[in-house]
Amino acid sequence: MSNQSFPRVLHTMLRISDISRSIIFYTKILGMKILRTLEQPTEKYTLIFLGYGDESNQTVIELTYNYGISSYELGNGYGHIAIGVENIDQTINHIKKLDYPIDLEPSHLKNSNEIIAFISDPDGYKIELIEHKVI
Ligand SMILES: C[C@@H](O)C(=O)SC[C@H](NC(=O)CC[C@H](N)C(=O)O)C(=O)NCC(=O)O
Ligand code: NI
Repeated sequence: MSNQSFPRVLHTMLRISDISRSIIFYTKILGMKILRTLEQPTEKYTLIFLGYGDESNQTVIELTYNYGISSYELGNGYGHIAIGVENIDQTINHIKKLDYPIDLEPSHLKNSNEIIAFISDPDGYKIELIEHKVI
C-alpha cells in the first residue's frame, strides 16, 4: 500500500453536555486549540474539533453538543483517550495549579516503563496521560 493511502485515525467523537465547560477543559487544562466548529441548527447540534495540530496530520477530538441534552450515560464500555506528555509531573502540577482534580496521580504501569496518570473531562470521559520522553 503506498504511503499516500495508509489509513489514519482522524478523530474520536465525544457527546458533551456543556460547550463552554468542555472548551475550557480541552484548551486550558489540556492545552488543545479549537481547530474548527460546525453548527447544524436544523439538526440541532454543534460540532467542535480540538487538537494539538492540524487535522491533516494529527488525530483530534470531535465534541458533539446536541441542543438541550444535559447528560449522557457513559456506560461501562468507554475506557479512555490517551495523550502523550513529555513530563507527566510538570503536566499534573499545571493541572493542579488550575485546581482541577486528578483521578490517578502519576504511577508506574506494572511490567512497563510507562508512567501514567488519569483525569476526567467535565462529562466524566477519562483521559489517560502517558509520559513520552521526546527522543
Ligand atoms: C463531521 C463528522 O466527523 C461527523 O462525525 S458527523 C456524524 C454525525 N453526527 C451527528 O449527527 C451529530 C449529532 C447526532 N445527534 C449525534 O449525537 O451523533 C452522525 O452521523 N452521528 C451519528 C453517530 O453515531 O456518531
Ligand atoms: Ni466524526
